[in-house]
Amino acid sequence: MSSNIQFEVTAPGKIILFGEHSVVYGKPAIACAIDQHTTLTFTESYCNNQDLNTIPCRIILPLINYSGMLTIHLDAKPTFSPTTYFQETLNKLNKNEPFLNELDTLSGNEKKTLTVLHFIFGGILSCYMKQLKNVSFTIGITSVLKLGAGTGSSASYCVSLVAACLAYVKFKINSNVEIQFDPLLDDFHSQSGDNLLIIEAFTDNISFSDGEKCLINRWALLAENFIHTKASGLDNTICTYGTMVQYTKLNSHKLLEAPELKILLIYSGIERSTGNVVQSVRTKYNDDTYQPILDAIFNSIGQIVNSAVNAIDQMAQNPLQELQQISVLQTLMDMNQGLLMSLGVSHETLDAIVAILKKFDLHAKLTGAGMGGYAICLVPPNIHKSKIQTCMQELKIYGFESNICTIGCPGVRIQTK
Ligand SMILES: Nc1ncnc2c1ncn2[C@@H]1O[C@H](COP(=O)(O)OP(=O)(O)O)[C@@H](O)[C@H]1O
Ligand SMILES: C[C@@](O)(CCOP(=O)(O)O)CC(=O)O
Repeated sequence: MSSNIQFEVTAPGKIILFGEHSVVYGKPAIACAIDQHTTLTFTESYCNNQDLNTIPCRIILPLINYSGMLTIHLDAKPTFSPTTYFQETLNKLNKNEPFLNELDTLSGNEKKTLTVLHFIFGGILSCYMKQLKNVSFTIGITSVLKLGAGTGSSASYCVSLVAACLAYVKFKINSNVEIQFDPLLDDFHSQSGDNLLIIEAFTDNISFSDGEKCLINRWALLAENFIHTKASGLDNTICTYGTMVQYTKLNSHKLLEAPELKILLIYSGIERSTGNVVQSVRTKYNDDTYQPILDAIFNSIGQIVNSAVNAIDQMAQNPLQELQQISVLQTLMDMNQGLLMSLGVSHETLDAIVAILKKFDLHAKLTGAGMGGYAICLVPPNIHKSKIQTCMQELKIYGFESNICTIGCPGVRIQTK
């Protein structure tokens, strides 16, 4: 067995600076990529599999204690549609119908996580390669991101898988051949551009074009919908594009020109499921008694996001105003946390973290779905090192781990070994 294509993909995690939950209801949010990543290692091997429609894969996912074989099944229908494929896979998963031998024997989270992987590799390869003979893959995925804590581990996982699969296609196709597909055949692709999207072979420049990033983002959103009941698309967008993004559901995204900022990430120690928290807000929203109140809260959070975008723009245009604008962002953080508390998505430990930071004149809020997970705190550039260290020690005394990260980092990237 000789090894052939081999590469590594990294996708950042993210924090939501402002606007979680209200983004699900159509309001804007601001998210930033952080310097903590998911790393996927892809290795192609030749094997004796003559079947054009299946690819044996070794999958290693240490974070969920999974290591095993998974056969990727290609679906070479000429009119293959990702949205139909998604719906069919979702129905089988939800109804617990027999699906694939290796997946059927798995339970709960493992099954979902591996179904996502199969969905992405099966779907993308069915679209762009159709058939593959005598190859097998080894896919290993590790991450420094904690799972289920609000730093976008699932989006980072989905984006790295889609990017790896697309990268494989780009390595595999002959250098002078461009693969074109007809959007008229496929509602999914017709959304990704008004014309044909061309996937070009990798040559010297091992990176993704804007059209390919758009494609990565769309596939990752479909995949995210297996993990979260109804993802807004914010997480996969920031993990794909990186930097700082102002995002509105169904209304694309705008990259913000952000100064380099540091935040303190504080882990509450409480695990939660994004899907469940989003559902708890939805249940309240569906109750006529609360709906107008929730609408007002979402509108206010939308205003907070607009003011924050303004402060960030001012900072980018006039660095001398940085401290003044950071102070505005800190006030907006307090306001956003108050509104998230009133939605019922904070947690007593998150409230305790916010109170500890307040003793050091620092301002914090939960990030992501809430009810546990992480809190974030802006670290002003002029803060004395010893003050932030004392604050981190105090958090530790109360049992909260914290670390400083840089926000506004690049999005998904690929590296050859
Ligand atoms: N490195 C990884 N290895 C395996 N599964 C992962 C990995 N990262 C994320 N996942 C998947 O994403 C799920 C976590 O998603 P979620 O609860 O939404 O957390 P987050 O808020 O970090 O996105 C995990 O249960 C698993 O299914
Ligand atoms: C609550 C929400 O706004 C953010 C969830 O973020 P996370 O999955 O906790 O990282 C949901 C969403 O945007 O899909």
